[in-house]
Amino acid sequence: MSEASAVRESSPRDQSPFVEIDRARWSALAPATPHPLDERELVQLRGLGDQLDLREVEEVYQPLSKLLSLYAVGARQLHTATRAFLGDGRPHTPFVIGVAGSVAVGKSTIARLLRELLSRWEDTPRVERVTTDGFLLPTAELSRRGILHRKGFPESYDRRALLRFVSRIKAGAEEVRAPVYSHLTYDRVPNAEIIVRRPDILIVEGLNVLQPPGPGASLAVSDLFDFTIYVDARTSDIAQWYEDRFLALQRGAFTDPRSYFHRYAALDHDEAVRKAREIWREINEPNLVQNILPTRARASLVLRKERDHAVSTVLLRKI
Ligand SMILES: Nc1ncnc2c1ncn2[C@@H]1O[C@H](COP(=O)(O)OP(=O)(O)O)[C@@H](O)[C@H]1O
Ligand SMILES: CC(C)(COP(=O)(O)O)[C@@H](O)C(=O)NCCC(=O)O
Repeated sequence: MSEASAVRESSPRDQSPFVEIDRARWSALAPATPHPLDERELVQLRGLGDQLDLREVEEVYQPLSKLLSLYAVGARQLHTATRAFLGDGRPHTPFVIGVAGSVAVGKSTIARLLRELLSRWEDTPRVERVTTDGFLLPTAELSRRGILHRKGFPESYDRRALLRFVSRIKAGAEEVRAPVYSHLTYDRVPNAEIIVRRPDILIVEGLNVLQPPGPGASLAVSDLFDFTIYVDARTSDIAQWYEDRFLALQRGAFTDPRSYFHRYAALDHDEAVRKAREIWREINEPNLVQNILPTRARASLVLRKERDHAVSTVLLRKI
């Protein structure tokens, strides 16, 4: 194997669609992607994820943002060549990246970080991020359908509206609107929307973005993405992260009387741990096992995290 290569050579018997790049080899790419962040900006990024390790940013996410930027620029060049060939005058559409994985695996942290990093590469300055929670059916509708306890499962989303949203982005619409979800009220925010105006890159983050088409549908959002990332970790580690985050929220956001979970604010430590484990066991773990994990092999890239959130392996689809 060549010293310069980050990629493990596949054996002739290797049937995997992915090349596997271990942490040491991946982080060896970092010096070749000098970060466009200064020290102060790098420290500010820490605000994005409570304990986000700056070494992790430099060694893992910086090279990843460069790779994504390469794909986005490559797609744009392909579009330009195709346009010249067809004599089509329309401009290229945003490069759309999907970020999938379990509740509490770190999707939001990674998506926010990638947004910051990608926007600093000169070819992709305009990067927007949307989360699919805005497309959850309103709480009243979930109750009416008797599926309030299945929040986050594929059927709890307005999948048609999400598909329409991404379709319009990929059709090159000037302005596309998405609904907004509040974790405080645990419901869609009335009269609020996000407006997306033809960014260079759009990151769409959500539990189910890699799902194949549902019953009776011929297309899913995953068919419209240009690149997809699956954030992967051991289920027992994710359960622990969920519990830790629940306890942090219990001491913070749940104390707000407007919070849907305000009733949990008064629980003592042991009761809160029991509650977090119950929600994990009854909602989020079954959703991970039944719906989310089976979509992992559909991703363009898989980030495998260890207990301390450090990425140990990157799997990249062979090209
Ligand atoms: N790379 C990371 N380093 C350290 N902590 C992280 C990292 N990614 C996520 N976390 C923590 O793990 C928890 C879950 O992350 P979050 O991004 O909220 O997950 P999701 O959006 O998948 O539900 C949060 O408490 C977050 O601060
Ligand atoms: C809002 C979510 C469904 C995540 O939505 P996403 O943005 O991934 O579409 C999830 O964070 C959630 O609230 N799940 C319900 C069970 C729980 O409270 O953990």
